[in-house]
Order: sequence, then structure tokens, then C-alpha cells
Amino acid sequence: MLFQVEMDVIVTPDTDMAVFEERKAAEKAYSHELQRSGKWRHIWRIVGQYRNISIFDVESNAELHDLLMALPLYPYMDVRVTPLCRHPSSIRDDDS
Ligand SMILES: O=C(O)C[C@H]1C=CC(=O)O1
Repeated sequence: MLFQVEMDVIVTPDTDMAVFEERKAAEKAYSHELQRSGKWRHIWRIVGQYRNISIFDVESNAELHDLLMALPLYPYMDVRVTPLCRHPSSIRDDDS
């Protein structure tokens, strides 16, 4: 099952940056692990914003939920999820 996930990272003036930087490093490692597994298929930075658009390929809604809840930066994020399905005009083999 494919999902578009948009993640906004929110850093405020009172954010403890030492804690944030620790979580950011953990987030990078977690993201790399999921990308290598194929579950986190794509990640793109939205230009000019601390936001990404990602594509996840998971077995179920529950699996995606668990993966997102475990994001080390989750406490600093606003997350939006959009379920995707194959477009009938797609010529790609890996769209479903
Ligand atoms: O930087 C971000 O967009 C937030 C998050 C997602 C992956 C990662 O390494 O950090």
C-alpha cells in the first residue's frame, strides 16, 4: 500500500536544540534503515521549507501508523497522510 506522507518539522525559539539535534541524528539513521528496507520509497525536500514529501510502501494502515509514531522527530512534526493508488494512465511498473 502506497502513501504520501508530508512531514513539517516545527522548531520554535524555545526548542532545546541539543535534544533536537540528537533526535535529528536518530531520525536520519531511522530514515536510512527504512529507505534501505524499501518501506520509505522516496523522500523529497520542499524548497524553502523544513518540510518533506515522502512515499511509503507498507503492508497496512497500522504498519504506517507504527512507523510514523516511531519517528524520532515525531514530537516536532505535523504529519499529513494521503493514501495513493495506481493511476490508470501510469506507465510505471512500480506504482502499486
Ligand atoms: O528533515 C526532515 O524532513 C525530517 C525528517 C525526515 C527524514 C529525516 O532525516 O528527517
